[in-house]
Amino acid sequence: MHYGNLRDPNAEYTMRDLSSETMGLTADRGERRDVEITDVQTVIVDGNYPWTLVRVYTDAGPVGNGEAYWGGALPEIIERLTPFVVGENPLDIDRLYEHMVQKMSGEGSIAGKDIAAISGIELALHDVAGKILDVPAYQLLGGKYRDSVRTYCDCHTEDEADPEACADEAERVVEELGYDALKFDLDVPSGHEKDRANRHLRRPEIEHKAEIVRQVTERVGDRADAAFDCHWAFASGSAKRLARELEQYDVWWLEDPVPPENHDVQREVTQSTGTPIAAGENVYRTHGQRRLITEEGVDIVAPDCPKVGGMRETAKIATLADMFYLPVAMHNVSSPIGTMASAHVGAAIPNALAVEYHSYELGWWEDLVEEDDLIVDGYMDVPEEPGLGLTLDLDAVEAHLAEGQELFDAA
Ligand SMILES: O=C(O)[C@@H](O)[C@H](O)[C@H](O)CO
Ligand SMILES: [Mg+2]
Repeated sequence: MHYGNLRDPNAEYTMRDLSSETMGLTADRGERRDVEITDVQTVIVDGNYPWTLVRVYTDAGPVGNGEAYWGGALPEIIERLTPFVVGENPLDIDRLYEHMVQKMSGEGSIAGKDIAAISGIELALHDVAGKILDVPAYQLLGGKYRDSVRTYCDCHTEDEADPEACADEAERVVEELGYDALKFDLDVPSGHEKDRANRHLRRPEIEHKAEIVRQVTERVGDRADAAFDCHWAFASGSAKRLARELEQYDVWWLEDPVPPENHDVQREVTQSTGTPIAAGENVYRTHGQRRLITEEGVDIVAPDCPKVGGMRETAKIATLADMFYLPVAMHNVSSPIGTMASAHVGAAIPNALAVEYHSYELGWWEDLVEEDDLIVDGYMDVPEEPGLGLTLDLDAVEAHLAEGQELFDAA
């Protein structure tokens, strides 16, 4: 295929010529474009979730590390995806993403787990492309809005239904661990068993949940923002009553009071209250998030980067959200790999509110990579090293492999 040269319409150049020395780009760029993916491998690490680490190998040397949300069927799905990317150029991230989606659709299966598996490869492509081009991953997303991304700490207590225990833990996380943002579960036992799907809440149950919110928000005061997660538990009427009851407190957001799949109900709940409503961790791709955003079904958009489509897809969701003046708080339960991928996205989008951190009780989250101090006083500095800027500690990965898992091949 030939393209005209804008400066000299009579000259003709091949596409290779346009992207190499003739355009004044780096001299070896032509060579870089010849990289091929040689293999994709997966291991599950037994973290506080079954973290699914994905490696993309290339014939150029660099290996890309990614992560998919999580466990179970994913290694098998990633094995099915592997032939679709082997032999392809890892720099063509968007095209390979669409290619994988198309191929899986063609096979009649493009369910959530498939998108999560594709996300794992997509993250690894960002890492390896950054390493090949010698730029940090955020640069591939358009560059930085910020150097440091705020995280929020997902908190737990022995007795999750005890308001005072929650307030004590909130204070500890703020004072001792340095976070200025946190989240507690609100689908806790409030008179009956733990709340579950479509539950109607009686008045005392609503009051009990409001008491957890009151004690946590009052205890941390203006030292921290506090969000509360309902895990899709409540009937819409009860969700509205609860959200209205919480308007008197400074709630950062109320998460998933109802399942977001029915956009009309989701929107109605959100529009019925001044308490900010967040959703999105189970909503796949920009296509899935579209109506939530464009019909203002949420106040805060909460995609999970290693789950709903990867880094570019999360950035696209953020762009759509930005058109409706909505912030993005990224859901995250990942190892340092998936969490850092979210941080790169957070650095590169205008409307990043925070990234979740879900492993504060684990004790060895950070051991999985050679780098230290990934989260300091609740903030993640985004590395200037190529790709995601993290090096997997393969000994640590091996030490924490889930049952039946084998370590990746050496690079
Ligand atoms: O927002 C959250 O962190 C939660 O919804 C977790 O993703 C859920 O408990 C996973 O099992
Ligand atoms: Mg949640």
